[in-house]
Amino acid sequence: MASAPVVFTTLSLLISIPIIFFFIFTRNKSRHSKQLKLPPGPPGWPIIGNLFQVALSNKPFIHYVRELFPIYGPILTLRMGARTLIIISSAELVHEALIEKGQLFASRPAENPTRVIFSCNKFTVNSAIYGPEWRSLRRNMVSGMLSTTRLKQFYPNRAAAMDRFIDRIRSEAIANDGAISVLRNARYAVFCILISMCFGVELDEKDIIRIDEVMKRVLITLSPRMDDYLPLLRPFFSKQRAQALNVRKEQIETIVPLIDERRAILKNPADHKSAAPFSYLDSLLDLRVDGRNSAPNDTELVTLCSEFLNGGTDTTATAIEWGIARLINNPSIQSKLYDEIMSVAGKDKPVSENDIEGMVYLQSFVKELLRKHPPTYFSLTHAAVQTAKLGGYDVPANANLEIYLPTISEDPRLWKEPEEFKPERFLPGGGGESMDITGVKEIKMIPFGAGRRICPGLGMGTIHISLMLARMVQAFEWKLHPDEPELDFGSKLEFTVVMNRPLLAIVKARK
Ligand code: HEM
Repeated sequence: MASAPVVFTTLSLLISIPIIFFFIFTRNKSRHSKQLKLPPGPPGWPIIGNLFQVALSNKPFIHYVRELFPIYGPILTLRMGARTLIIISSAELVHEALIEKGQLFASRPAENPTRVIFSCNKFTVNSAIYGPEWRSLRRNMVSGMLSTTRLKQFYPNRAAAMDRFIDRIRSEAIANDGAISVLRNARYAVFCILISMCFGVELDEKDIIRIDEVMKRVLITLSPRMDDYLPLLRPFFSKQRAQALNVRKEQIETIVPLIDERRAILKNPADHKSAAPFSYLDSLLDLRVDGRNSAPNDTELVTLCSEFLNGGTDTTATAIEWGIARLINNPSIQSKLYDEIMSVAGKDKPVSENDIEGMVYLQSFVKELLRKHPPTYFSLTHAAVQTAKLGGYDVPANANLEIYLPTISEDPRLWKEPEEFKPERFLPGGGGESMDITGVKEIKMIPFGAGRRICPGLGMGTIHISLMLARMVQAFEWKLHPDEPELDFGSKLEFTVVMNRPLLAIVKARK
């Protein structure tokens, strides 16, 4: 049993902490609100802000937020404990933030302690604050692996990975009366390609699945927790912190052997004829980052390689799942795509990346896919480099600027019949043919973000989606599995925006 002094101390702490925080909060609030004009938003409580409203609404965060736009307009504030979220949802505001005032809003906010561990204190392209370190890392990622030249050089490996992907679907279909889990297969195929691009080695299935499982555990560990919003609660989350450290250890122990293997290959390339001639990791080994004296150490390499693997896996695989669902739902679109494949590549030669460049219907289909089903609801969180004006309101430097993507690509002011899935809108004469997916000319849909922090994997992601879909349709006819109820185009968040019900398809090999 606890002694009286302990009970007394605990009681007085319980009573005094909220009082102290109430005074700090009201002092801070009055000081800040005198100076800053924040966007409107639902009234919150002292200290916790809107945190409990969101939690008690029993709705996914995204649904809660969506219902606020009609009430507060396209720019609003939510206070989640210690964090202030400013959420924007219109093309005009995104253009102002990411293009007109691109430099001002190009940074990233402070991270919670778990993220700091996994990002090696913001030493990644996606988390680095806007400045020389970010510029060096990003420039290297693009020139090291994502530039058009580099992508072309890696084509033979990608084509071989596509052959394995199609073979895998074929054998799974034979073993299961034609049934195929689309997301699982697409995810595995993309992950294999990214592993070989990242480390320049081909691994067997067992190792790939092991690495993938560790990566998934990392993503789960990075999901937000209550103490990220209320640091006051950190002492109650020591078990989760210990678990996070264990996952980090596991991640390091899994990736460092791959880094060592690559080092050995580079020392004696003649002994490793099957290894790729270059990899993303090669570009990192001796990287000189502005403002640092030494090349990245092993734990930093683990972080940078993991970013490469994570950035392109779920985003691309999700798009494939939605794409196949749309083809199943609309057999005439599937036929048009198949006809184009036949006329450009034919039946016997696998569709190549060169073929894709001439396939206008496929390109229109992929654009419509990314318009209707952007793989993420929100862009990565932005932050202002200093307190800045947006839409006539103030955005404090320490606030999270969240950019909600679907309302832009569903905006009836920008799109005719936005709710319809119509690849034709991107064909010549369809009205959307001049759409600029980078958002520089105008913001109409930005599945890859826009401005300085736009996704550097835009080119590679688009190639992977196009090539995989083309190869899948060239080899098989896709239908919904007869045991499945009707297709449900509802979505939910699982790292990316996936289908409410994982797509189970049935394939028939084309003759
Ligand atoms: C369909 C595929 C993909 C989609 C839809 C997608 C989407 C996005 C989005 C919305 C952002 C945030 C942009 C912003 O902050 O404004 C982003 C950033 C990023 N993406 Fe992608 N992405 C895809 C594929 C990839 C691939 C293949 C890679 C690399 C292997 C990659 C690496 C990154 C990185 C490093 C960033 C951070 C950029 C920065 O902060 O400067 N992504 N992506």
